[in-house]
Amino acid sequence: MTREFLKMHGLGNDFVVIDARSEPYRNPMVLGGAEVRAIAGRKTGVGCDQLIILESTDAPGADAFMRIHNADGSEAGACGNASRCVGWLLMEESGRDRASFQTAAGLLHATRADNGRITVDMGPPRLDWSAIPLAAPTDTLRVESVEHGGFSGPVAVNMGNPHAVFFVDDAEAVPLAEVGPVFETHAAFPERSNIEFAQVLSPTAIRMRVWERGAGITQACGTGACATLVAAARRGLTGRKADILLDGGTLTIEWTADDRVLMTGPVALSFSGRLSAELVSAELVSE
Ligand SMILES: N[C@H](CCC[C@H](N)C(=O)O)C(=O)O
Repeated sequence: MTREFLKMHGLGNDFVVIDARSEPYRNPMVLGGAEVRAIAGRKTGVGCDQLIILESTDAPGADAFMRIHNADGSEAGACGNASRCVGWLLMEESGRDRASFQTAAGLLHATRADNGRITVDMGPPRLDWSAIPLAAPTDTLRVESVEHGGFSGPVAVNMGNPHAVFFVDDAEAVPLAEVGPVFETHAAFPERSNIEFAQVLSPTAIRMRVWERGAGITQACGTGACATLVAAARRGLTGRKADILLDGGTLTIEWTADDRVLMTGPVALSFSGRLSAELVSAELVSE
């Protein structure tokens, strides 16, 4: 059985999107994530940071359920860049200027912004240690127990998924490929964590690089940009609205007075295609 997909990205954070609303897609976790890893493979698969599966839902007000799998096969509760892509797809489909969809982290609302950009209300940040989650009661404004390679004391924020934001003087100088995996799997994070290194450029601009849980270095991370703004505002380093300058481009993040985090940025549809039966056959995915 073959399967259609769309290849999309948000600032180079790229996705394979499968619309399973009318034809359910076998749950990738049936194969322990091996099917996801096959699809995400940059050599023998389509290649992506995350696989996104749109499922039908009876959740009130939701046009779909968005399921998120990282390239390593793990499932995630939120994906900001993919949320903009899904919001755009649903709005293109309906002809409306807004769309709502359910995720593991709750109901998200997307609207059209200027210059073809999309805004998604990513909901409130979760700031308590148990909501990140962390392994022990800790002040999430500075998690002292997390240190390696001269970096320590990140701010922990959950945006539907866990983030640890380190503030540094020079983001370009961070040996991300070396320290990223160490922090992703640090014992302080029982569900692992996405890792951000942020350099505050001004009260309204932050340069940020990211090591994503389950995907490694990506060109951009929407929830990571949200977490970075919240962390900077909590530390008093910026206001509650700033541009986050990522490798792939800029996202505008606002933490509103009523505790919602709004993320605005571009979306892109690269191509469509069909997954071959071989790509997800037992032989290829068995490991
Ligand atoms: N790696 C993340 C999921 C994708 C997040 C990112 N692509 C975004 O745009 O928010 C996690 O395991 O929580």
